[in-house]
Amino acid sequence: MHHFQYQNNALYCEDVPVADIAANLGTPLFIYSHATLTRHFQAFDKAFGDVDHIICYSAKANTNGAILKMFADMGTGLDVVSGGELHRGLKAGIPANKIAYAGVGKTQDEIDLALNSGILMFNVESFEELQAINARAKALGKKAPISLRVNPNVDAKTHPYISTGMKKNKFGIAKEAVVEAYKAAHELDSTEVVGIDFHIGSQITQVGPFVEAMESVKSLAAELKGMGIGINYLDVGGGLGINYDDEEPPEPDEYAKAICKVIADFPITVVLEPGRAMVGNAGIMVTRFLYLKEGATKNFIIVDAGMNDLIRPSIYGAFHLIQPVNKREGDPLTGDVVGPICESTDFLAKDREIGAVVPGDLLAVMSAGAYGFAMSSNYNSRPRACEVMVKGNAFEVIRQRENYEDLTRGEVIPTFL
Ligand SMILES: Cc1ncc(COP(=O)(O)O)c(C=O)c1O
Ligand SMILES: N[C@@H](CCCC[NH3+])C(=O)O
Repeated sequence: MHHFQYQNNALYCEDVPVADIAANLGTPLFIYSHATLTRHFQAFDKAFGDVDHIICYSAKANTNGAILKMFADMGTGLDVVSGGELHRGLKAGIPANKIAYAGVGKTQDEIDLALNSGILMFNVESFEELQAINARAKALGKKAPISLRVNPNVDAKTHPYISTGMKKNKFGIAKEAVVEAYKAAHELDSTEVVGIDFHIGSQITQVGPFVEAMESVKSLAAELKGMGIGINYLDVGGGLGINYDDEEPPEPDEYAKAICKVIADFPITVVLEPGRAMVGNAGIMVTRFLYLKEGATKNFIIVDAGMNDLIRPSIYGAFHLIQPVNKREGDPLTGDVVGPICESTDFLAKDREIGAVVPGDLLAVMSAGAYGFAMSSNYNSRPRACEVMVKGNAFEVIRQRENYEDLTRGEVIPTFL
């Protein structure tokens, strides 16, 4: 059951016509379905129902406080990569002891915040970071719970820019070096080894790479056990892909089965960090078709959302289905769907047929719930879009559209000027 669907040629989110929301709040606009978000959480939770598990939703995919609060109410933890995400998570009511903290460049202030909050674990990405965390824990009179992020050198078979588990990537500790790092961690007096972690990439559409990574960390866990280093948590990262176009990613069930099979004889709590799979298809971006510019070689379908609102097509060549919010009769239009930003990389689609549309029509950019608003910016001094949650026949603004005053907030003219 899809919560974005057409009824009499009008696109609905749950029971609300998308056009009604846009008429009220303007464009560009992000709309999320409460029912889809709930369903995605439940699918993961049920899929891993037979093993001890914690779903640490990956905040980076969508950090809106209302979404974090929804997940907190459902009992999720959080995967964070910055002090800012940690702050947002705590503010939304995620219990600190369900928060895992990854990232290669944790600063002293961030480490202190995490230690003082009492997080579940630091996912440590280098030997140097391990020393830094130990030093801060010692200074604060605490013991830092840590797991080491292993770089298993597995090809996630995804876009190279979002692949993280290969030797050439900056992430994690090479598997050849990780036993030494565990030994060091075990001997440090202000860290406590609690887990193993990996995250091999994002938008992964087959189970093979996950299984390969699992096999590798499982043998590591066994080796560590033999050395008297116990592991409570196995953090399998995120990365499960979604359907944008014609991909057929595994369902959470199939993913869970593949992962759990590897650890069937290994009593351990599985930590999951899904981001995209939780929110990606729970959101759309709505934009208005402003002008049709008939260029020398192609049409430019100029819309009021740009790469500052949704950057994925520009930086990964990512595909997002674009369709009319209200379907009309007529010949379909083909062209580049472009925004108002002064960059040639400012496009939402290239040479795309988007149905019968005329200037003034609304377009829905599908699957925009993950890495949409979260990666948006004020480039070209464009206020950031509004975000809305739909539940049944009701909708509510969960982040107001920025205004021009917001753009200069915090700016100061130095007194010496
Ligand atoms: C450490 C870590 N965990 C989880 C995620 C979430 O990934 P995804 O949105 O692909 O599930 C990411 C992003 O790729 C990540 O870097
Ligand atoms: N931001 C990327 C995914 C990277 C995930 C973060 N490690 C995307 O939009 O697909």
